Amino acid sequence: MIELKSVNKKFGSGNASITAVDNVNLDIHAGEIFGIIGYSGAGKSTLIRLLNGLEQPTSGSVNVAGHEMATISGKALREARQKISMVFQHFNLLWSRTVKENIAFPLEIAGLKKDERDRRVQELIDLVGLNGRENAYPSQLSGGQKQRVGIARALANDPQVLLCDEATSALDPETTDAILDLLTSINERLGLTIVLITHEMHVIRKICHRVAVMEAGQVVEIGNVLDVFQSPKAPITKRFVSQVTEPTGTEQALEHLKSDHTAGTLVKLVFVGERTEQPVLANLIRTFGIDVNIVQGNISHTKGGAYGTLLLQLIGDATIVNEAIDFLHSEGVQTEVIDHD
Ligand SMILES: Nc1ncnc2c1ncn2[C@@H]1O[C@H](COP(=O)(O)OP(=O)(O)OP(=O)(O)O)[C@@H](O)[C@H]1O
Repeated sequence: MIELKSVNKKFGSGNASITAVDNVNLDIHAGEIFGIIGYSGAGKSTLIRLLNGLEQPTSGSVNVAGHEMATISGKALREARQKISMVFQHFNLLWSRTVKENIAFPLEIAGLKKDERDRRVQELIDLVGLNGRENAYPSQLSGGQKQRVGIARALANDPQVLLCDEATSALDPETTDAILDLLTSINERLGLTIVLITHEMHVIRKICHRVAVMEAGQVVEIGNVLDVFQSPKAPITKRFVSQVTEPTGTEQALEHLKSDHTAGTLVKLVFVGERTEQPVLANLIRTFGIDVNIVQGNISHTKGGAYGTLLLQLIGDATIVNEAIDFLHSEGVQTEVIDHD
């Protein structure tokens, strides 16, 4: 659905030039929710603007739904853009128009007759759950309701691709989750391809199938969300993953744990997907006869399944503890020794 080949985007020239997007290759499939995560300045906004033709690449090719965005202009670009819609962080609504009139706006531009427009607006209001708020003005709406209008307006002309630019960054956590649920249900019901950019791993974890991590204009890591959670490779990816998998202050907590749990061996287990750690732990205790204390644990749910970590204190004869750790490895549980007594 979307194919980027060796895409570069530079701003300015000579010594003052900035490479905002640096040799990016991406293949985004039809019907998937694809997340692009990075810190401020990583090049996410520039990349998304290349996807809807608001920026032209310095070199490389950007193909979206069969349109070569790097080379088209005028009428062809306007037509292509009707199939590539965008949802914005700050909603970008028309403040003098009601909910209904905001959603009708792109339909007016597309030249739909009034009765067709009214019918389509009603469908969209039902789809995004704004019934009863049709005649309200944006200033009378909550942030979540404003974003629902933004999403309805973006869907008005039946796009093939929906681009979301930090669509939930201005919302509180509960409203964020409600909007992410709405995007998931739209993806499932309409089969729409969604590309979203964010700096929050929570957003990636909750709704994306795959993720690309950007740093200094480059895609430094790409993969299925669950795989990336399970074994992040780039240091920046590890930082993003720890945003959601490790409770705040984990580093300090670990230091405390090391000094508090002087007896035994502290190990961190990582478990993924449907396989739960429970039978493995029960077996471990039964087979090796060692004491196992659960020190800390958490679990995250991604679109591809569950992912969790468990911190255990193993107490017993050192040789047997080592055998127990080997057993965990042999059972396919990722195990890391944090501290020995
Ligand atoms: N029009 C422009 N002219 C000059 N430099 C630009 C322009 N747009 C972006 N840049 C620069 O390109 C780099 C990438 O910016 P970009 O906005 O794409 O990053 P981002 O990851 O979206 O960050 P943010 O979330 O802060 O917008 C930055 O160094 C930025 O200053």
